Amino acid sequence: MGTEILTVENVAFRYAGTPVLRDVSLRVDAACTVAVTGANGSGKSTLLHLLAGVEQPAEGSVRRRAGCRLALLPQRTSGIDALPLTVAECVQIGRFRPRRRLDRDDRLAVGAILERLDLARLARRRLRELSGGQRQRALVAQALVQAADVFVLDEPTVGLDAESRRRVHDLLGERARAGAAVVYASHDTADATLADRTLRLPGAGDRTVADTTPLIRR
Ligand SMILES: Nc1ncnc2c1ncn2[C@@H]1O[C@H](COP(=O)(O)OP(=O)(O)OP(=O)(O)O)[C@@H](O)[C@H]1O
Repeated sequence: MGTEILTVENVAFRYAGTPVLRDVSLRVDAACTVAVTGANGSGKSTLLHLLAGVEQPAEGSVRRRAGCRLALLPQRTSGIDALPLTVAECVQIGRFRPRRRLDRDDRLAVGAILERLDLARLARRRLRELSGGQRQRALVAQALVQAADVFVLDEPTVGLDAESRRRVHDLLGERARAGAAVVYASHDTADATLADRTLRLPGAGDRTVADTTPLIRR
């Protein structure tokens, strides 16, 4: 059994009293990839927000290993377009540390991920001038360049072509093999089967929360 990084136990969540998640349990170990799947509105983004600490559960608990560094790629990222950032600057933000300049390791990490996601030739382009898929690759790069113990990624491959999806999944696998925990949301069955484990959230019309029990390993 691997090292536990994130543990979700019997979580319920409601938006203004409307239930979204009910009795969800999930354990995420180091060196493991987990796909969260389910229909539109089933609560995938909400669960990822709970994992990242952006939202708090109404019931149950979400625990992160002490000192764990978490990188989050949210689904809604339009705010960043208000800034006049280039692709390179967008990715450099992933290596930001207060009161420290980027060092050689940071620059190498940024250069490497730009290459891996076929962004090097776009490095000086403004983020808001890119195509949807190019922009998504830049935001995935910003998340994956981080020195994180756990990567929480909401629909990382949305809008990407087959080659770009393959590149992203190669990187997710590499981050896990290097010891990180990786959790990503996807509606795409092919995407989800690439993960070590899958958590399927039931749709709004379903009466029970399905398929969560096998994900708790004690
Ligand atoms: N800020 C919010 N306030 C109120 N309700 C919300 C809010 N965010 C999401 N919801 C509702 O919570 C439910 C779950 O939304 P969520 O975004 O977690 O689903 P999802 O599985 O990620 O959906 P999708 O596949 O469309 O991205 C939906 O019914 C949605 O309408």
